[in-house]
Amino acid sequence: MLKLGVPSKGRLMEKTFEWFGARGIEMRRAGSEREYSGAVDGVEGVELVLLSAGEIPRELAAGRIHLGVTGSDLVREKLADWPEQVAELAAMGFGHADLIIAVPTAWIDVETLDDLDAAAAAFRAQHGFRLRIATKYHRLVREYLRDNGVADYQLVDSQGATEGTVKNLTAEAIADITSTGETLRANHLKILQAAPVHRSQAMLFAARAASWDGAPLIALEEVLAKLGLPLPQGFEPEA
Ligand SMILES: Nc1ncnc2c1ncn2[C@@H]1O[C@H](COP(=O)(O)OP(=O)(O)OP(=O)(O)O)[C@@H](O)[C@H]1O
Ligand SMILES: O=P(O)(O)OC[C@H]1O[C@H](OP(=O)(O)OP(=O)(O)O)[C@H](O)[C@@H]1O
Repeated sequence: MLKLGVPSKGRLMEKTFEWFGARGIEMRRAGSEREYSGAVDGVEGVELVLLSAGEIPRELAAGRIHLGVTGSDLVREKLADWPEQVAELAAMGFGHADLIIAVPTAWIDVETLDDLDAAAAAFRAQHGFRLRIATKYHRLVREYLRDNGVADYQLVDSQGATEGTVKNLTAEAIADITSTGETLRANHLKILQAAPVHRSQAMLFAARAASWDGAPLIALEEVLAKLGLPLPQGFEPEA
């Protein structure tokens, strides 16, 4: 069987079911709402595996699922060399969100990354420790700040409710996903005037490490035909 990993809850799950459904591939949960497996109608030989969106990158990298739907942000954050691990088959057009850096609205002289760098240096001189940026996107934020010449900061880990860390005095700034901006506004934070760290959306990925020989590859070809997509490079059957 070809194993297809999809998010197990929320909007991402619903939109994924709709997206495949609109293309002739119907997904349904097996048994109860709480059972994390499912069936697929419209193509042969595909098994549904419901997983946390955050775990799908790792499951793809390990080859435990053949295909997976998750945010492009999560794949880039969790897999250092992601293009070696997965192929991007399709951008799905939902789950849009920007990974951004935000500072307190009250910091009127901090608008750009250069301002942040200056504020970070001043912060360290004044407080004797580095300005703290709370995030769960350590890899992406570190690369972005390095590329943009911001040096005097430290990342502090925040796995949720990240916008609250500034009020709670565990960080001075944050890096998190935003779509409407409401959570930032409610927490008196403003986005720095700079390109986002990453523009994310839900994508369909294929695992390079999965075992594709035989039935899974035949199922993949059938899925791709329904989706109107070509076979990605590196997935051709062995001659
Ligand atoms: N407000 C938002 N609007 C749009 N997309 C969002 C928003 N928040 C998160 N996302 C996207 O949804 C995806 C899943 O995020 P989330 O952090 O909720 O997953 P998760 O924590 O792994 O889920 P789980 O709680 O099952 O572990 C990410 O790709 C993220 O970019
Ligand atoms: O710009 P907005 O529309 O306000 O959305 C942004 C919020 O959505 C996400 O949180 P989520 O609900 O996934 O919870 P978590 O980050 O606390 O896990 C994100 O982490 C922000 O907190």
